[in-house]
Amino acid sequence: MIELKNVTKDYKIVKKKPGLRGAVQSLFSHEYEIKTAVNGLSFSISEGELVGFIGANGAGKSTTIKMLCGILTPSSGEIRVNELVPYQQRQKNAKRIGVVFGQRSQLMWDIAVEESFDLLKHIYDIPEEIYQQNVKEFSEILNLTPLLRMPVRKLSLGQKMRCELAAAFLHNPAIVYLDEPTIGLDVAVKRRIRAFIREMNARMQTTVILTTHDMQDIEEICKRIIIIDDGNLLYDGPIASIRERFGHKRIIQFDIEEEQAVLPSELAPHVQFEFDAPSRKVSLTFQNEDISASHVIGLMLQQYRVLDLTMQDTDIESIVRDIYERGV
Ligand SMILES: Nc1ncnc2c1ncn2[C@@H]1O[C@H](COP(=O)(O)OP(=O)(O)OP(=O)(O)O)[C@@H](O)[C@H]1O
Repeated sequence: MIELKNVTKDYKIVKKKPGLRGAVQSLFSHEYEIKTAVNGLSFSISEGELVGFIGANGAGKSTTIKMLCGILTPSSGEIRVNELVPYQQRQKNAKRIGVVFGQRSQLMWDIAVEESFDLLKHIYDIPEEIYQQNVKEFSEILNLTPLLRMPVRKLSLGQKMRCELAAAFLHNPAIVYLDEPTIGLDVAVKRRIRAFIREMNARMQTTVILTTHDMQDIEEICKRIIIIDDGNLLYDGPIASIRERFGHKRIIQFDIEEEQAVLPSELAPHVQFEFDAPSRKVSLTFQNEDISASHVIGLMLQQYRVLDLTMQDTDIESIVRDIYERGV
């Protein structure tokens, strides 16, 4: 359904010289530098997959999505989406996809939401029956009924995003690209949006590519994640495996009776130590492969009167942060 083979995208940027004079010179300069935003990226996505497409700021996510939508042409490599080459068959491709891009809106600012929906019905040639059914069902799931008559400019961020999502799915697209669909929203709205995306996927087999910095979105919606860094593929696989492969960090917290605490010397090379005197909590952080949890606990029990202990595995968010910072 989506196939990228060795795709690279270079941006040609006018070389900037420092200072005001430099800025003016740059206006007439023909010196360029090349920024490789996507660097030999390959992956394929099948119908009905829910894929989290993530990476640090500037990793190349938007550039990749824009190439998949046909807005940008790759510098090299091959892209196929629904058997089409998106940048060559841009309009045909656009009819089969839905998009929610953070800053861009499909809805007209000054007219009522339902009028924008009606406009989309004509743009996408949505048969009346399907249109009516979708508006009704989406309104129920996303609680849109009170909003349909309101102009978009009067909607709150969460209300607007719910309408944007409905607009993106209105023509039953085969693929939907979502860029940060829950950013800045409260927990209840986030939950509703995530439920809607899952529901659409289950009902229509819609393929969803989700770009987000919110790991909760990823955990609740996606089964697979693709992580890119500096235009390169870092990880592509099931979300469940990322913890097995990279989640080696452990944190054990001990409640102790003593008012003072130091790290047992035997643990020093491998373990990061923190002590919060007022609560008498010792927190030890280490990598599984360096030392075993039972060894750490045994040594602490020898040295301190331990009242309680809790052990945490690292959450996906910390694992991903580590991957962004250190690579795989
Ligand atoms: N039109 C452009 N001209 C020149 N460089 C660009 C252009 N668009 C993006 N870039 C550069 O390409 C790289 C990738 O940018 P891109 O917007 O694809 O990243 P991103 O992963 O979507 O980041 P973010 O999470 O911040 O949205 C960045 O270094 C960015 O500065």
